[in-house]
Amino acid sequence: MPMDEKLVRAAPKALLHDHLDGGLRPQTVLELATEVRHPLPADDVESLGQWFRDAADSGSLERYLETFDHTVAVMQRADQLERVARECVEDLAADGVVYAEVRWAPEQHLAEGLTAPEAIDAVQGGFDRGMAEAAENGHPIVVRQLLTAMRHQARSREIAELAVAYRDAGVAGFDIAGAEAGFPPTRHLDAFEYLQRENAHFTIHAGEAFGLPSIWEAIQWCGADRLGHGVRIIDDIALADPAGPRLGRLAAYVRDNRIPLEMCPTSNLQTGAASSIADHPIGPLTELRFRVTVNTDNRLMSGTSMTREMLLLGDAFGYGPSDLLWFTVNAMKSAFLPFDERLRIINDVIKPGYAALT
Ligand SMILES: O=c1[nH]cnc2c1ncn2[C@@H]1O[C@H](CO)[C@@H](O)[C@H]1O
Ligand SMILES: [Zn+2]
Repeated sequence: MPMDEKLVRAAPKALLHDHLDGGLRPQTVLELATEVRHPLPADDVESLGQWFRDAADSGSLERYLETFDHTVAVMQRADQLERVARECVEDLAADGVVYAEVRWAPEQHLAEGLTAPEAIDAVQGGFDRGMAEAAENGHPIVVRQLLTAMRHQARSREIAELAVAYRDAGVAGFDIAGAEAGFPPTRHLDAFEYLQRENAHFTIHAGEAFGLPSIWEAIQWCGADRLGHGVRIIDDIALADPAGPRLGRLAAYVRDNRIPLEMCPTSNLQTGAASSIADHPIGPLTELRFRVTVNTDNRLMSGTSMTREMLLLGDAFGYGPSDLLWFTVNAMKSAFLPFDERLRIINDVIKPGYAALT
């Protein structure tokens, strides 16, 4: 059954990989920047949205990341963080997302004097308000924070400690992000070992701009629960083998252990990690039954949404509602939420939601 936009939007969706500072509304960037006199590369909503999409469409992760200067600049005060967080929840709920983990790097939001705990509280305040409003509007959604440490900096242990301190106050886990080449995850081994000793959850951006060694380190040295992107795992699979696809040891380990892949198709086209949706490794990885999940990464820079990502995949690979349900249940099974809460969302929200569609 082909999928149209209305159906995909109405279908309950779960999102594990979305950056708070990559999902602002262009209008909000404009308003906040005017207020603090931050110079922007465009001065109306339309051209600013276009600028973000074009500038991020560079084929290089490093250049893609430069666009965040303009969003991070307007997220330095508690009221700004709270607004951006609340609007994020509103936008996700309107897109039919019922569960989301939204990540951001506290260390990037302290330039105007906020402490990291104040920044975390501000984001949580926005999420709480957003969730309450969404429930009132008949679109209930559960949103959790993931705290990110920047891989080129040296604050990962401190951020990991904050993730543990706030684990019962809205923070579900930890992540590292930023330019991948030259900054292997083992640079932050201390943070990951600490999290493991604390029985805490973490994901690592790996196998996006850099290949298999980064995925191998993330899993076998650092103990990542999930992989941010992980697209390059395809390099360990001989797809053209006459006897059928043949998995190398690392790919087999990832599949055997059901390690979740947080795939972000449009973002990967922009950073050059894949050349087209039809050529994106998500196709064969789904066919080989890896634990694939579909994500937005940065809704502003990619001009995207969960609905749009699912529709693009539907067009490229012929996926229908049953595939959408499979991606969604995969994401819920991989969420950093307690098991009973995951089960409740799958059984009480997702399954009935899909049953009502068809
Ligand atoms: O796809 C990505 N790969 C690596 N780093 C990223 C990606 N998207 C965003 N960020 C980085 O994560 C920070 C915290 O949210 C952002 O400021 C950006 O620098
Ligand atoms: Zn990301």
